[in-house]
Amino acid sequence: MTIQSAFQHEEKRLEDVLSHIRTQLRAIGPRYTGDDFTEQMIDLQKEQRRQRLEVSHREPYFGRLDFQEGMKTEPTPLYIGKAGVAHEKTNELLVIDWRAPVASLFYAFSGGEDPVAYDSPDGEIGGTIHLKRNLMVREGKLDRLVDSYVRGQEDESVTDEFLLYRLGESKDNRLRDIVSTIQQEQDRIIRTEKNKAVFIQGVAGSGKTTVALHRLAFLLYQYADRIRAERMVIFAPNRMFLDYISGVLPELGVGDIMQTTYTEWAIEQLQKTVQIDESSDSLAYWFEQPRTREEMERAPGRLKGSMLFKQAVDAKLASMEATLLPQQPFEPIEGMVLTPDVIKSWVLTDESNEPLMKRRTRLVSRLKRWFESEWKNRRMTDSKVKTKAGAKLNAYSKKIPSFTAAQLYASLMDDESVAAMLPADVRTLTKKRMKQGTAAPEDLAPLVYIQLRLYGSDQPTYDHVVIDEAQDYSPFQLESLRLCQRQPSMTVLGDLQQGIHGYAGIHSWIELTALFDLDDSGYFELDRSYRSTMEIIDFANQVLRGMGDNVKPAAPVFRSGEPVDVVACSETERLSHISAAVREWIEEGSYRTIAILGRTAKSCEAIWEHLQAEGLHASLVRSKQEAYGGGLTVVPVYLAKGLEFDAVFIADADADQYGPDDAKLLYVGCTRALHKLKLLHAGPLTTLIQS
Ligand SMILES: Nc1ncnc2c1ncn2[C@@H]1O[C@H](COP(=O)(O)OP(=O)(O)OP(=O)(O)O)[C@@H](O)[C@H]1O
Repeated sequence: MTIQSAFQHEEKRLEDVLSHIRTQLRAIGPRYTGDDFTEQMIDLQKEQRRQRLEVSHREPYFGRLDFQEGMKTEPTPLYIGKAGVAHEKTNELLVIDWRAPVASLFYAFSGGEDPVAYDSPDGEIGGTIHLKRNLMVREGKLDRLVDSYVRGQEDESVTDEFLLYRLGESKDNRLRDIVSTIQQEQDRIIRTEKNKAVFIQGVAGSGKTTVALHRLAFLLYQYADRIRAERMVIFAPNRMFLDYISGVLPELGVGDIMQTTYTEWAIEQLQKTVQIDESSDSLAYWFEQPRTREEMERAPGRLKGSMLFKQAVDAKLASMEATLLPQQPFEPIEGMVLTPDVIKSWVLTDESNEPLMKRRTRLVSRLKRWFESEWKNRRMTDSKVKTKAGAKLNAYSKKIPSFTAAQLYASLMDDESVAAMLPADVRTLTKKRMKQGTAAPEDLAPLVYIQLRLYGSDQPTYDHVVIDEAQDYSPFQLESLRLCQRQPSMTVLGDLQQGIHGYAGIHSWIELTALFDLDDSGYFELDRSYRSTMEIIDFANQVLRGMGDNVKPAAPVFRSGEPVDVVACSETERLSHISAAVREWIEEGSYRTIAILGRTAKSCEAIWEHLQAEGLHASLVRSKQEAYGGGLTVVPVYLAKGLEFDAVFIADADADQYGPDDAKLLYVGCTRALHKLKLLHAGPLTTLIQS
């Protein structure tokens, strides 16, 4: 079949499927507007179905796989789309959902005539592939058709033409779905079983964030009867990043997943009894002036986030638990005695993993009940005696310790084990903050952990937790999240090579993976970078080498672009040079998103002011930014992590801005670019780049 006739054939088939979708849309009928609750629920479901069908009507499918199953004599064409569509009368599947087991063949197939197989609910199903076809449908029209494999043709390997076409497109201000081009190594992660803590180390641009979001959509499909979107949660580094990724899940037909930052979540868990101490702004401290590696190692965040520190917290909780058991008998009225042994037997028969303060409350109630029943059994009636006994009961109950999380944490600062770990000034400051109802970011994990152990949570446990940029998490943070799950079901992703928050985050994955049994966890690496051109990746890999020998360079997809420019100018020319280059890029019209990355917030402000004065409209990103608008953006390099832009201009690649310890920061900056990267320096060029 020629390409033309294949195109015509697919156009006809497309029209046929679209007409089925239209029929089904018409059958849904008008919306219900009455008050009947049952009818409203039915209407809600119909509305969701309508929305799914409308999405399908714009782009019903993106791929076709001709699969010849087992003993069958002919291959069956399977059309794969974002949502399944069945024939309204026969129920025959016109489009298969990308998450269905058979669709895994589409992603896993890498060419060749060898038999293939997929896991179905009824066991493994084998067969052979005859055709793999990518189809690009836009607004119901077939735009493009690429056969990446045709059985019997001499070139048996699946080509990346379609992927390259998608990667070459320019980007707007939102991350988007990749269902049509998910790669084999990504698909494996997406389809990993639910009850695992899956760790993903991936180079910049390898699709970690995207893969994690697709994994959520997969889990909701695969375990529809066991997990709910409302009980899933995504942790991201800041609100702007959440805004940037917010489009992917709705595109995949998934809604209602909670998206938050660790800080926001922790403050909620602590029922807003604690606020962040604004003077502890760690971004300003760590990024606005040079800091050494040694300073990072000794940072309170590393110490308070460690498992050693957690041991100290656990020891404190254990000693507090021991004092829950009164040592003295309770004797509200002479001769009416409750011995410590009886009280102990009550406490020990309680569920031992129940939060400590809940056990305390239960114990106090039981003391009250015991007294009331003794009072009754002894047929006592004197109200004066009763009032006196009541006062004794109160006094006795008060001796059973009761703490808030902040009080217990403050008292922990006086423990010997903690004194050996933390410098005196850090301990004093921590105590002061606890008194004021404030905390530094590194105090949140221990505080939440203590809170959950003391009081538990009134929220349901999480079915699945996603942690993006997990290299910036401490083991203690992960532990605090683990307390919110019945069994581990997590996707934890990050890149150590982008670990610019090393003053708080991990330095090796083992710090996090060691928290889980081997059977409960999985570890994957993604080495291919899909974001940037080969030239940009080669350049960034050179910066990477500045981190030492133990680095993993990213492997590029074969997508060639323009060379990376490294340009020198005088200090007085710097700003005018930036505005001239950016104006040129804008006039060229090839880039939808352009970022100017400065080393500090202060330098970004100066650049932004200059652009405004030059009549170039740009947005300036600050540390508490809620949204990312696309277009031309000026952003401190440390806030650009996780984002991407068609073109990136690094405004200050000077040696005094990026010292030998700043390789991770510069690497983050360079790897934000998809198609174009330019670096400017006024003084000597940073030694992280070999000129
Ligand atoms: N299989 C794929 N097909 C098409 N595009 C892809 C694929 N995988 C990743 N991409 C694209 O690569 C870019 C990087 O993806 P993403 O931001 O998820 O990577 P990341 O590993 O989280 O990056 P970083 O760590 O640098 O923030 C995005 O534009 C994404 O759409």
